[in-house]
Amino acid sequence: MSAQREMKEKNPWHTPVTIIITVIGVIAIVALVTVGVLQNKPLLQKYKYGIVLDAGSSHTALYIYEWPAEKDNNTGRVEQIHSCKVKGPGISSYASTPLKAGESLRECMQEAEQRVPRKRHHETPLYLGATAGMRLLNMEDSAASNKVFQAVEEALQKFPFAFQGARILSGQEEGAFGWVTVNYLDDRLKQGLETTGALDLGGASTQISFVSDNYDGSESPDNSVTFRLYGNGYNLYTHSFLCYGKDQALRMTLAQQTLSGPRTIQDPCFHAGYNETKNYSVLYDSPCVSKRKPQSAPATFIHEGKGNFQQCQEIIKRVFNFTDCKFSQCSFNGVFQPLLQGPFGAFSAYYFVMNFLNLTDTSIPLETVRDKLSRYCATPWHQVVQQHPGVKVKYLAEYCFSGTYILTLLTEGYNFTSWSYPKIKFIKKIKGSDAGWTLGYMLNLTNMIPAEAPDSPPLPYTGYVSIVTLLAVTHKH
Ligand SMILES: Nc1ncnc2c1ncn2[C@@H]1O[C@H](COP(=O)(O)OP(=O)(O)O)[C@@H](O)[C@H]1O
Ligand SMILES: [Ca+2]
Repeated sequence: MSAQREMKEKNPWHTPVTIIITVIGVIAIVALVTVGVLQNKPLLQKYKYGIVLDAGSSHTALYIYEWPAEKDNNTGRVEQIHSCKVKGPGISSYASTPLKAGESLRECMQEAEQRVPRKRHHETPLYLGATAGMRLLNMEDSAASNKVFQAVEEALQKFPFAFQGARILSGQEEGAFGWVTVNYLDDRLKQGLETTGALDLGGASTQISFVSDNYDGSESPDNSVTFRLYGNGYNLYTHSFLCYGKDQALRMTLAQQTLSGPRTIQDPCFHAGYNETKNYSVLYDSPCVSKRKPQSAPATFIHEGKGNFQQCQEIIKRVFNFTDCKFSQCSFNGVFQPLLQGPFGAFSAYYFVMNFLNLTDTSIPLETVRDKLSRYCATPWHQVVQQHPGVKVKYLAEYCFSGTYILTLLTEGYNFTSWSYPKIKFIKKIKGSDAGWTLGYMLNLTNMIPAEAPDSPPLPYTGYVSIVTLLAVTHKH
């Protein structure tokens, strides 16, 4: 007993000095943890942002992307949080009033200012990429296209974001970034899974991009893009057909029917009862058709529909050239295409049109799809208008043509068969983000997809704090 008491009396815990040291120690730990948290200030501002404007031939759309600030290099973490459709036509339509192209973007840009937290504005990259509409304007009148870009850049610089410039994407870039977007959102890149091909249908051009195992890119270097992403190498086949977007394809199909400059044409791709007076000069005002303008034509022609799918498909086929091919195999117009492979995602106008026609389900046999479209095309125009009161008449008039064009492009152009057609999925969004080139473009320009696989996942926030605490405690003892 006495020995025990002696020990208790000598216990150093009971001296005032050790109490003070302990108190100081505790304060030191608290201070260390606080400093640790405060020095990781970005952790409190959890997200970063990026903005891309897609200046398409028919319209411009703005997309805002968001990702966790600490995980820039992690796949599948960038998400679209907002999109805004710019009112009015695409920027290439403002060739004669360039300032208005800039002004048209203001409303969506103001929305972006509201959506991105103010503290992040100055570090948020802002890109504008223009596609086939501006490619065509640039071919036709490069001075006008430069003025449009100048006006658009001046307008965008007025906003507080980190503006990174406005430019025309090449067809390869448009195709390749669409493919990156689809595969990034599907989480296929990081995991090294089989990739999905991308089919993009615009108004003025259309893109096809896919990986074909038995193709190394050597037969047609213009059509190949190589990537190293997360430690995996990809050899992508891609091609963009200028003038084969659905609006320009319609022009080419109409041009073909008006070569002799007639007063009236009976168009199988439009519904019976459809009857509109159109301007020859407007129809031929595009590099896709300008060379074919009839020598002597009246100012206008009457565009009448007769609603015949078979005949429509016949005249659409004539805008494709299937004869000249200097490669082992071609899609059309002498363009090389390797053997189709893998699943495909078809987006943009592919989706809008097939969704309107209730034909997004590709498990429906191709023959049945043709029958359904044939019946739709045969529906009289007044009935079509009655059945779809909410749909824009311009779009409504063109769905028979557009649907027929899509089937012709896929089967005759790219060589999809009844066997491979079910491998196509008509999609608008993947996990909340729109399918299209914009996300892939931003991921590339911000270096957000590393060439090599990341070594190990970064420590989560709570893990970091507990390690700081642990270090502080062990240090004291
Ligand atoms: N609801 C819709 N129904 C039918 N077509 C649509 C709809 N919304 C957009 N589109 C069409 O989608 C196409 C989009 O092309 P766009 O991206 O502007 O051109 P490009 O990619 O060739 O520069 C246009 O043909 C446009 O008319
Ligand atoms: Ca587009």
